[in-house]
Amino acid sequence: MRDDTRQPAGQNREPRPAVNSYTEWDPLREVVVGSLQNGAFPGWQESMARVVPDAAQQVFRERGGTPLPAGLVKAAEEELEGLVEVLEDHGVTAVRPDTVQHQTPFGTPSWSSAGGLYAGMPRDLLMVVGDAIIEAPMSWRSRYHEVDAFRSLIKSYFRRGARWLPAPRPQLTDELYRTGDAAGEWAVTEFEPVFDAADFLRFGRDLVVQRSHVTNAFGIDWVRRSLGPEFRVTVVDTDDPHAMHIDATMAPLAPGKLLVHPKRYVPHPLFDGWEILPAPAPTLPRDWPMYFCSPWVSMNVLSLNPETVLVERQEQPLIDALTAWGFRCVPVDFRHVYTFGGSFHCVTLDTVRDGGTGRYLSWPEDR
Ligand SMILES: NC(=[NH2+])NCCC[C@H](N)C(=O)O
Repeated sequence: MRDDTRQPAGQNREPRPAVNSYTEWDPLREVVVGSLQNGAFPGWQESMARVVPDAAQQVFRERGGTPLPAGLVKAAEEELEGLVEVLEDHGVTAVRPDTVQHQTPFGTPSWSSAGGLYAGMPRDLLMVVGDAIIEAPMSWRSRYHEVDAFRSLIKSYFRRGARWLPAPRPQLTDELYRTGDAAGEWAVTEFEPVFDAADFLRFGRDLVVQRSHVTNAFGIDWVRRSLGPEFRVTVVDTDDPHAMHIDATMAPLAPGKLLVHPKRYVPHPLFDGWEILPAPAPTLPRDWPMYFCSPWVSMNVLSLNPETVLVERQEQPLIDALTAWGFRCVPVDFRHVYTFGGSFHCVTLDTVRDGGTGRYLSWPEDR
């Protein structure tokens, strides 16, 4: 007799949770991919001088709130579309933010900004820890409304069971910023909690974070206490005078495998027993337009699973090094996206990966 209760493969599995992501490398199922539509040169603040490349600072001062160059945006948008296709070819669902206007000036009773920025880098703004989406209190005034483009997605994830944790709305008054050349000091004070989500990396029950010109100790404390005792948040030293976002300094690609920037990475005992691979130098031509970051976003790769990474097609030395290290590299054109401040890890937010709160880092009590 035929067995009519038999179901096609997969249908008797547990329903997939709306949001579930604990690491940077577990098998990827769903991801948000940013968009540069209607992006603007950000309104300028003196505290940005610590991180914005010298060549771009004058442009920002003069053109805050005006559209990003259309030709460069078009080339980058095509690459983002290409990324979406590659993800879908690998069985990963890609979702996009709403198209909103970033070129409109705005302000609060205490300050105003010539405009916003873009919805290009969800990694900077949002952090998924397990079943929770955290909205970061970003310290650049121009990024104050950046979350708006992602709110439909967040509400939809919330309705489907995710937890939604917006950090306290920052005031971003002058007390938050240290201006001038106070060498060795951070651009943000401890006036109130601020952080960018991209200063954190996730390793199961551990999160690793760097202090930076956009992330203060108060912000890190807020994350630590909001996540509670199930997670451990450890501040690691990095050697980057322009520190803003840890994901061009350290990139965990699999349990025990850490890709690092050859100079910025500072060894930490949590990585005892891990293999550390210093990334080869980027291949980007010196005259490539770079408004927000260094060419080291070459190492800002995205893991599809612990064996497979997306790498920029022209970063052959990196592709060779990762292949020799045992990874399968999927080449994707992405240099025009670099221009706007990041690569695959920056422009994405993985909302669903397999796996849970594993223990991957080297704690004495776990050894
Ligand atoms: N999530 C990001 N936007 N990361 C980009 C980090 C780039 C890094 N600050 C650099 O200039 O090399």
